[in-house]
Amino acid sequence: MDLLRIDGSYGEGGGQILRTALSLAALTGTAVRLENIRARRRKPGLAAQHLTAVKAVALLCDARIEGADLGSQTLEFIPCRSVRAGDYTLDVEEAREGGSAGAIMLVLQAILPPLALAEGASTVSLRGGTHVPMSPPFDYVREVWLPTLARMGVRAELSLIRSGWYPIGKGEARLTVEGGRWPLKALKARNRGTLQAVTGRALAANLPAHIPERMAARAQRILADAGIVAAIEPAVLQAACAGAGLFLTVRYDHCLAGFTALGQRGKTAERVAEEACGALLAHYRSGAALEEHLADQIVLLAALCPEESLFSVERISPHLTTNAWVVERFGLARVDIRPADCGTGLVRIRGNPSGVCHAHP
Ligand SMILES: Nc1ncnc2c1ncn2[C@@H]1O[C@H](COP(=O)(O)OP(=O)(O)OP(=O)(O)O)[C@@H](O)[C@H]1O
Repeated sequence: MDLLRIDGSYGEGGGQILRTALSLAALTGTAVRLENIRARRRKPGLAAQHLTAVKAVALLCDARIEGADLGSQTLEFIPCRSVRAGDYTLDVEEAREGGSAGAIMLVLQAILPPLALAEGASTVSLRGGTHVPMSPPFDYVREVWLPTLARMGVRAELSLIRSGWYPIGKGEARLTVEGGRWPLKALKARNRGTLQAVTGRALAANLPAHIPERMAARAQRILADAGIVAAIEPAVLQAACAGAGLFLTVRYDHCLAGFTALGQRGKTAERVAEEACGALLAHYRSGAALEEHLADQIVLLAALCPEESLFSVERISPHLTTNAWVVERFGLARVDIRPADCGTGLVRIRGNPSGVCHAHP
């Protein structure tokens, strides 16, 4: 059998190459062989979060898998049927004995595109880290990523049962997906329009209430000095271990943008606020529509649209160019990424989703 070979050391060389390839393999019924998985990471190969994503996507399409072990740098993934909607429970702790704060929002990103297009409704219970470094936090997925996908036709809702922070995790989120959303609509956000609102949550788990209150107060002051009114809610949550962070959402006429900073021991609440607001203001001043994270996380969905998507982005990141390369390897889209004014970029994605398959055996 011919397997599509994907080199996991390409470009960014991280876990996203794997997740995008898994989603697209399930959506198109393509058998894939991934090599050099996460070759550019300090500890290459499959970590708990990635292994959970492999097994989850395999469940959706009854895939035969080889190399699905912690640390594995090679994986063969052979879908045996079209994606099946249903009720699923996924727990990153099952991938690693002794627990893991693996990012369940990244696992969610691998399974949502196939479930959104599959016939029928699904519910997914996900357990692990919900607000952990180097990944989209729950707030970002609920406030920015899913509403952007909703504009493209995806119908999904996400709720937080319990937050999970680094290093213990043990959070839980529940996803419901409507399914049958074919064809998707293209994303048009060359210009973002005017700023409508800035909202946010300042969260602390198992920590005193003054921490989120100080994060919220400092953030509101910084944004007010820049002429931006923000409504930021402080809240204290219970979790398996302590954690804190500030999660900001900006609504423009034609797009959404999200900015995060997480707390850590020795970092003041005010520093957390300065970090998140610094990122927000850098994007605001760039004039671009999408921030860098949303851009790389939208490429896969845009590749599934029969019409052309077009958006400006604050910065052309290695995650963006690498994800573009993966969808092109599947022959699903032509992605044109061009530098534009003052370090921003313009992205054009011409989807060719004829390969998306609902009918393989
Ligand atoms: N603060 C953030 N807000 C939103 N998205 C984020 C944030 N930080 C990281 N991301 C997203 O998380 C993803 C991380 O992908 P990456 O390829 O780095 O893989 P990974 O599986 O996290 O693991 P690794 O980097 O260890 O391989 C990217 O899509 C990136 O845009």
